[in-house]
Amino acid sequence: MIRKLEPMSVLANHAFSKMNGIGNEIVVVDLRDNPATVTAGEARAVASPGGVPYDQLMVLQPPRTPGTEAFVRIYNNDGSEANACGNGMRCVARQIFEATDKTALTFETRAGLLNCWRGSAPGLYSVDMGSPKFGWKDIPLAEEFRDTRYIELQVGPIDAPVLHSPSVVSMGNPHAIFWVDDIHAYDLARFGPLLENHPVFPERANITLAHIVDRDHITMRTWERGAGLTKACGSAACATAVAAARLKRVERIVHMTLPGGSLTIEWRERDDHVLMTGPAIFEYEGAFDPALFASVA
Ligand SMILES: N[C@H](CCC[C@H](N)C(=O)O)C(=O)O
Repeated sequence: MIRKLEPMSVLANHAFSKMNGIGNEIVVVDLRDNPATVTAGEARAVASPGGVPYDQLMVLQPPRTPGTEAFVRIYNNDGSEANACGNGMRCVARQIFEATDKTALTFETRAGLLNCWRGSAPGLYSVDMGSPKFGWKDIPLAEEFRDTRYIELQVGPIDAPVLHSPSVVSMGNPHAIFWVDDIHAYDLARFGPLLENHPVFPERANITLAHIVDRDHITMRTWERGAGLTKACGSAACATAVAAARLKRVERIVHMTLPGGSLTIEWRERDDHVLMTGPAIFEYEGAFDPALFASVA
């Protein structure tokens, strides 16, 4: 009898850490000693029932650039890859800080090099998320918008739109922010997927509802591209703080309240970089059940 040998996933029996960044569900896998790439199918299998449900899977790969700890691949739970994940980077940073005596770390992602350091108080971690981009081609948008502080986009009846005129920003990934008085007054689970997949966003977009409380404080919630409603999205918090500062409605250091907790965002004047500070929580560790990957290509 000829037995067909199924290719074994690199993740089968591999260790993982389940963590969260203010409720953003993060799984961290350390593949720094293995050049194998996790496929979209494997990433979806991890997120499946019986697996380890997550919003983002952070996979540490061997470093590509001298001086960096790892090249980090970021998967959404639909298997798509994201260039940036603020909450996930704090979790990755915490994991490496705890295993070493380093006080600052540099990681590489598809959005470039990111520096991380321990925050100003125990349990807090900071990530330099780089510079925001506002050009329509950088976000990207499907057509030219000269001013991305507000773009023409709406959902609902044409003469009485439910949501309209978002600000758009790239924080390495595309974000649209709708300014509202009450972030809970809208069915984001219904409007999120429509807006995420709107033709104006050729690479889809993360969709945020934000309320500016005062010049130092914003409340927000996000429908994430590739992951749906989450308790927190760090890059969306950066995008929202920057978009509000660009409208001159907040200061350059803003306190952000998300459903899962709080972040402090600073849009630094001297180099245009966006710094995000918040906690990273370790929940448990385990090893992936090989059965999860039995029928995955
Ligand atoms: N939760 C993440 C964002 C993931 C981004 C992802 N949904 C995408 O752009 O595809 C964060 O803390 O920044």
